[in-house]
This record gives sequence, C-alpha cells and structure tokens, in this order.
Amino acid sequence: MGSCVSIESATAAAQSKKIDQNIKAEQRQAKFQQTVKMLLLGAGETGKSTILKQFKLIYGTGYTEEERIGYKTAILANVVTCAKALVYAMDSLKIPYGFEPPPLKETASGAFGSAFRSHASLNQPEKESGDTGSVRSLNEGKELGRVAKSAEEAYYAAGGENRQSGPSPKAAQVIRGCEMSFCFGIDESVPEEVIESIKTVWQDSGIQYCYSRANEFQLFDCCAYFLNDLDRITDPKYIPTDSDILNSRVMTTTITETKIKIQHVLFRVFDVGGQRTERKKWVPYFDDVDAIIYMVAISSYDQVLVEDNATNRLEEAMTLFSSICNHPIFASTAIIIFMNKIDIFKTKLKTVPITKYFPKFKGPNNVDKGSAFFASQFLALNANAKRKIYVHFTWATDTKQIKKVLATVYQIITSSNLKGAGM
Ligand SMILES: Nc1nc2c(ncn2[C@@H]2O[C@H](COP(=O)(O)OP(=O)(O)OP(=O)(O)O)[C@@H](O)[C@H]2O)c(=O)[nH]1
Ligand SMILES: [Mg+2]
Repeated sequence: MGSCVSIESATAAAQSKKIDQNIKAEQRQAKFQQTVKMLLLGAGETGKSTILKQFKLIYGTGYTEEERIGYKTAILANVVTCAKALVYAMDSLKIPYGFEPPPLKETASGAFGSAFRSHASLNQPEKESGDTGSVRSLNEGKELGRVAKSAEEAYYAAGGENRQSGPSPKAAQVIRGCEMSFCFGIDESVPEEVIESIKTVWQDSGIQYCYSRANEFQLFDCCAYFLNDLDRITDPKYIPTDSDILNSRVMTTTITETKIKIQHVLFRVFDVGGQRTERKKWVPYFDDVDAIIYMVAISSYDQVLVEDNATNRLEEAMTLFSSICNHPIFASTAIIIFMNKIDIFKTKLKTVPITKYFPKFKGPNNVDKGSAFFASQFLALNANAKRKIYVHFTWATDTKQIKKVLATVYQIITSSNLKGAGM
C-alpha cells in the first residue's frame, strides 16, 4: 500500500512537473507571440493608408493581380479629379490658358528662376537645396504677387471664363463636362476624348503655372505622378504597379484592422480616416493601445484643410497631436511621429519660405533646419517631460525608405527600453 502511495505520489509529482513545464512553455509562447495593438492616427491626407500598404508590401504577401486591377478605377478617378481641380482653379485663380509666367527678377541668392516648377521634374525628390528661401522670401513674395497680377490681367484680356479660344480651353470644357460615373465599373475606362483633353491641358503652360500655385486650391499630391504617365496608365492592358498603388489616393471612411506578423509579434494595425468628420469614429478603438504612429504631412505647411479651406494643415496636425499625446488613455502608449512627405517638403522648400506661414521659424529655409523646426514644434506639445516621443522623417511612397523606418519602429515597440522611456 505504502509503495502504491509512493508510486501514485511519484506519478502525481511527475504529472505536476509536466503541467508546470507546460505552463512555462505556454508562458514563453505567450511572450513569444506578443500582440501589439497599433493605431495609425493623423489628419486627412497625411499618408496613414499609404503606410498600411507598405506594411502589406514589406511584411505581407503584396498585391495579387486581381487586387492590382482593382486599383485601376481609383487611379483613373484620381487622374480625372486632378484634371478637374486644375481646370476649375484656372478660373478661380484667374489664369489664362497658354500663360507664360515672366521670369522672376534675380536676387542676390540668384534662386528666383526656379520658382516655377516644371511638371517634368516633379516626380523625383530633388537633391537638398542650400539656404535658399528665407532671405529672398519678402522680395519673392512681391515678385510672385506681380506675376499673379499679370496672369489676372491676361486672363480678362483673353476673355475670362467663357471666351478663351484654342485647343486648351476646348479641352478644359471636355474635362469640366466629364462625368465621374466611369469610376463605378471596373471594366469601364475614361473616354478617349477625356484622356486626350487631359493630355492637352497638362502640356499647357498656364496649367503648369496654376500647378505651381497648388497650395491655393485642393489638389492631390499624386497629380504629377499620374498625369506625367497618362499613356501608360490609360493603356487597356495596364496593371498598376506597387508604386502606382502607393501613390493612389482614396479617402478612408471606414476603420480597418489589418493583422501583420513580424517575427514573433502579431501587429493589429488600425487605419482610420483623418478628416474631421471621420475622427468621431476613433474613440471606440482607444483602449489598450500599445503604439501609435502619428502621421504628419510636413510638406503641408503652406496648405489649408480640405474640410474648411481655411485652417493651416500643420496647425491642425499640431492641435490634434496635442489632444492625442496628452490624452490619459495613451499615458503608457508608445508614440512615434512620422514627419511624412519629406520628398515633397524638400522640393517645396526651394520655392516656399516656411516663415511666410510660420513666422516663428528663423530659417535658413533648408531641409535640416525646416525639419528640425517642425519636429520641435510637435515635441513641445508633449506635457510629460519624462516621456519619450520618437520622430522619423518619412517618404511613405518609397518602400526602400519605409522598410528601414519600420524596422526601427519594430525595435522601439518590442524593445524593453520602452519601459524606461516613460511607458
Ligand atoms: N509624394 C508623396 N506622396 C505621399 C506620401 N505619403 C502619402 N502620399 C500620398 O498622399 C496621398 C494621401 O495619402 P493617404 O495614405 O491616402 O492619406 P491618409 O492619411 O490615409 O488620408 P485619410 O484616409 O483621408 O485620413 C496619397 O496619394 C499618397 O500616395 C509621401 O511621403 N510622398
Ligand atoms: Mg486613409
């Protein structure tokens, strides 16, 4: 009996040891299969959905041919929307078709000649410029005003909205009359006449000058990317590339959750709509958030919101950031700011002085000073001095750059240093 007991207790002990081992293994497994709830937050058009696409491209299986074809409609809709925006802006800004802006008077910096960007150069981020901008801003502002005035005079002399003649005004008429209904059927394409009309106006010097003033109206950032490549994207056999998908613009109106496994961590990534009306939908997703990527379009310093056509986009981004980063519910959430659209920012700095929109900025108007200034403006909004907020300067449509950035983000989120960083 005694031996029986001892055998039983030995068995029980062995079983209990096994259970303990299993529990430990499960615990290890649980630790190993860490889940991270991540929100992509930020105002509208800052690049949240673009980053989500990058997650899928870099860590997922990418896009199938069927999914790619699904983007065709959105891309063609982008093309027509951009063409319409330009054509309407020609009348609101009072620019005649064929307008050739007179060369700007040179300053000591000799940089005026570059004030009007040509569409051919707009797809590529340019090399960092020197200290152009702050010194010339005042004179250049006057010069640009003079050119705008001469455009307006020429506009009225040419017959204004309804009486301009020639191929471009005729093409503009076709674009104005184009219905967006083709957008709803995947197999339908944009009528040939509309495509030809878009090509005609995009070549027009007046439209190009109008494009150089795009901050004065609402125009998608992907405008030049697609309008420079119309032959390719309107080919019946066209299948969107990764880059085309990344550059396409579809406003988010439904919050989505995407699960992405990176090594042993399962990321639950939530992409939200950033425009004001969309933000009402955010709150139910605020519980138990491990990390937030807060997107800022640093290039939007000279633009106003789509929602009210009045508020500076970066001012809005700062107000929103302040409410997010100081919200008690996010007290222990890792916050990483992506100062995005750095490619557009670099190009814009050559012609648009930051001081004109943010007089606090003391220049010089270059990438280093400009990006450091805006980063510091955001970081200063954090009321908890002990908390570390991470900042990255990003180009969301560039997979190579984002791959590196996301690898660093992964390290930040999974590293134990987070605890020491006020989390
Ligand atoms: N050139 C350039 N374009 C970018 C960059 N990031 C995003 N875009 C473009 O900007 C547009 C808006 O990007 P989205 O990702 O749709 O912006 P969002 O934040 O999801 O906008 P909402 O859904 O309205 O909140 C798209 O056409 C993108 O291709 C960037 O770093 N550089
Ligand atoms: Mg979106």
